[in-house]
Amino acid sequence: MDISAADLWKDILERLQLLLSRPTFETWIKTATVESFNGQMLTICTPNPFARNWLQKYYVKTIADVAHDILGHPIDIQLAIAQGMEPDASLNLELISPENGNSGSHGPNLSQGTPPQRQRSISDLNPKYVFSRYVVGPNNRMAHAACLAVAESPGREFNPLFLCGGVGLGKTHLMQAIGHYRLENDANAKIFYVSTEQFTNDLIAAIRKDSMQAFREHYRAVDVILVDDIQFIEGKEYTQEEFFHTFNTLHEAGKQVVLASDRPPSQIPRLQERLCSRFSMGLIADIQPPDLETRMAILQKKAEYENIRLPRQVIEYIAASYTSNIRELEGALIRAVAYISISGLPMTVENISPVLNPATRKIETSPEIILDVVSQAMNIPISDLKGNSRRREISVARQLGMYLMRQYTGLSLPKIGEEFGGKDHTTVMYSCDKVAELQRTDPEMGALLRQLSDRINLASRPSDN
Ligand SMILES: Nc1ncnc2c1ncn2[C@@H]1O[C@H](COP(=O)(O)OP(=O)(O)OP(=O)(O)O)[C@@H](O)[C@H]1O
Repeated sequence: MDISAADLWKDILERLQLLLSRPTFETWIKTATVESFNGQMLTICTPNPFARNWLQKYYVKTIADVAHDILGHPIDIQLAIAQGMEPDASLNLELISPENGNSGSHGPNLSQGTPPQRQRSISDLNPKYVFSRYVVGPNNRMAHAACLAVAESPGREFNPLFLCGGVGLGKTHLMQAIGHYRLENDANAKIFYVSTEQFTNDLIAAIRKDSMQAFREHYRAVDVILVDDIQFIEGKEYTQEEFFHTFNTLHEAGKQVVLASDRPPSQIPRLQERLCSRFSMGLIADIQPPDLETRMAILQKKAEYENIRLPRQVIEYIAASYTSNIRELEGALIRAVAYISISGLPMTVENISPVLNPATRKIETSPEIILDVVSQAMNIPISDLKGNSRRREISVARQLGMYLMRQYTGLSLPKIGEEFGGKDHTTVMYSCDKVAELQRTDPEMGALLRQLSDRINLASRPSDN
């Protein structure tokens, strides 16, 4: 079928409007324009880099599906940024999403399998991971003080320094802050930040290329080595062997070793006893999840650095909603700022709540609203949701409905079962677990849930408590 870019885009918009919630459509889709279509590739222009990343991450698949439907064959979607829209300094935050759980900010790696050729320099450290941008609270005071002491006099007091704490709590940030500090004080300092995975890859490459000598020289010619995610060394016998020797050589030469892990050495399974005891012989500094005040201070600091003015209520709202992972906390801030910047709405709690995590949003909704939203969005009659059909699209919609009802209402499993035409509570439990699992593993499911949540938010009213 021959169709112009403009006509195709018009058809796509018409369908997306029905498929997506209004805020999603207005914010992310309507602000985009079509650039070209050559029969195989549709190029869409977004107003800024943030919108491009967002569309890419959450909606490009939906757009491609709709286009496929219209044209009868699959096409590629390319997202461009409108000319003259340089990255906005105030939005120049990394795209951190709760789904991917990783900002990719752990510093670049050597390309896989390439034997290490050069000494890492300051450019390998994330420029934002400095002490001045780290907020100190009761949860991380000791770890911060230990890192500062190590940065001031490496190889002395705490060697090795072993940082441990849950995901996204600032281990990499603190560890790299040591590197920055050393380089500021001694531009010739040899600082080496490496993930355990990279150490293993370098080792494998060295074995393959018969360049172990170069590998050892490389890893042992440092003043400070910062090794991230050391828990991944578990069970890797050969890596443990080699790391043991690297560690000993550096330690004996008075060089500083800093290790970071999500758990203490004694809890890393299949870690050689001799490594476990070496990891524990300096200081083990623990980082706990931050309290509300610290989370608010982190948001405040982040906003100041990015030149964003945030009302106190907004800071409080975001800080209260995200409690255990600072990467997620930052992700929420970024989503809120992006939404406000694109929608042109004032920065208020009411305006940002629809784009934050559905599980943490405080709204008052009802089983009827949820059934209605799922039915409309997925084009399945409510009677089918309540019925017993096992057709795939119906049972998926039913499972989603049960999951959302569990998320959004205080109903018990048996009560939710009743809302779905008298299903057993074990069926409801199974459905909720299945959707939760898919949400973690399947980006499409994540995007679908986000759209359904947007609609539920739109149809419900904010709760007073
Ligand atoms: N106390 C803090 N002050 C300011 N920013 C922080 C603080 N703690 C963490 N962050 C920020 O949170 C994000 C996640 O931190 P980081 O990557 O260092 O966590 P991590 O503990 O290494 O996580 P992982 O276990 O996934 O490797 C980073 O952007 C970091 O700058």
